[in-house]
Amino acid sequence: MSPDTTHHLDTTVPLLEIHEASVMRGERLILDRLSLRLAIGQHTAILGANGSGKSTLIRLISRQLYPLARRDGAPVMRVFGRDRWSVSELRGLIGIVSPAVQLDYTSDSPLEVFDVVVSGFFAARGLGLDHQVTASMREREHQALAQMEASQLIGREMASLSTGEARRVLIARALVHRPRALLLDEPCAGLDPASRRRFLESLRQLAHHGTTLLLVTHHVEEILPEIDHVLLLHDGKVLQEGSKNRVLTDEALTAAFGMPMRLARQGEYYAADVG
Ligand SMILES: Nc1ncnc2c1ncn2[C@@H]1O[C@H](COP(=O)(O)OP(=O)(O)OP(=O)(O)O)[C@@H](O)[C@H]1O
Repeated sequence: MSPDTTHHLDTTVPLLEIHEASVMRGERLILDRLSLRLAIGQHTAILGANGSGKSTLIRLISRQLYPLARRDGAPVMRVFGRDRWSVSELRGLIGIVSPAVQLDYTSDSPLEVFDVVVSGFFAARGLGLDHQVTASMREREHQALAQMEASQLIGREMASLSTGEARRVLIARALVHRPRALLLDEPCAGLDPASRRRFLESLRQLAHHGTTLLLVTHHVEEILPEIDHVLLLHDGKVLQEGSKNRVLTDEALTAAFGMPMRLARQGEYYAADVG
């Protein structure tokens, strides 16, 4: 995206505002009048069981799916108060990293880490002959990789990386734009408990340095101390929303996951068990 676009952002309005979004997939209503308001710096977790509509919500935000038009004609989604953005402008404002993106980068054709990250500037999967990489792009890329503690991976092929390493690289790719927000879908999928904690600590650093985090997950364990706002999604609807101390209870998790759940505090984090 061009620097001009971010220049004219109205940062007094919410970074993301979804107002009564209903989304159909096939014949089914998958999101049912879902509303969400995300202010700058309001780190948020969207927690829900399999099939609750999380991926559909992400696809709505990334404009891969469209909501039903509202009767009153009002826009369903606004980013910084505006409803009309090109997909590439949006990508520069809200970086998205999901398992689907990761699969795309780690399977088949060989791609080298540095090329993958810098290609973020061109919204391309890798570098092409027509991509002019400038010195400032390279500098920004080094910063983004350092932010994700992934500088040592330069030179490696994506397909050779562990799940956690590849995810760090893809977040660095999203960070080259200095997005205002990062939307992370199942950020810890495939990570062992120690890698998960190290990875979450890197995300905490991003949160401290001005990136608003929106985490979409099944796991309360991934709710970082910096995240205070939690939205529980159930069957395409918001079951509860508010500060985590209020929303995260045995009763609410039991309702969200459809099975008795017990919640425990673990220092600044949470854990949950069935039973
Ligand atoms: N193309 C489709 N046609 C019909 N139903 C669909 C389609 N895609 C998804 N669904 C249904 O929509 C519901 C929500 O799916 P979605 O993938 O958004 O959930 P999710 O919360 O991301 O689940 P998971 O955690 O398992 O990835 C599910 O019941 C799913 O079967």
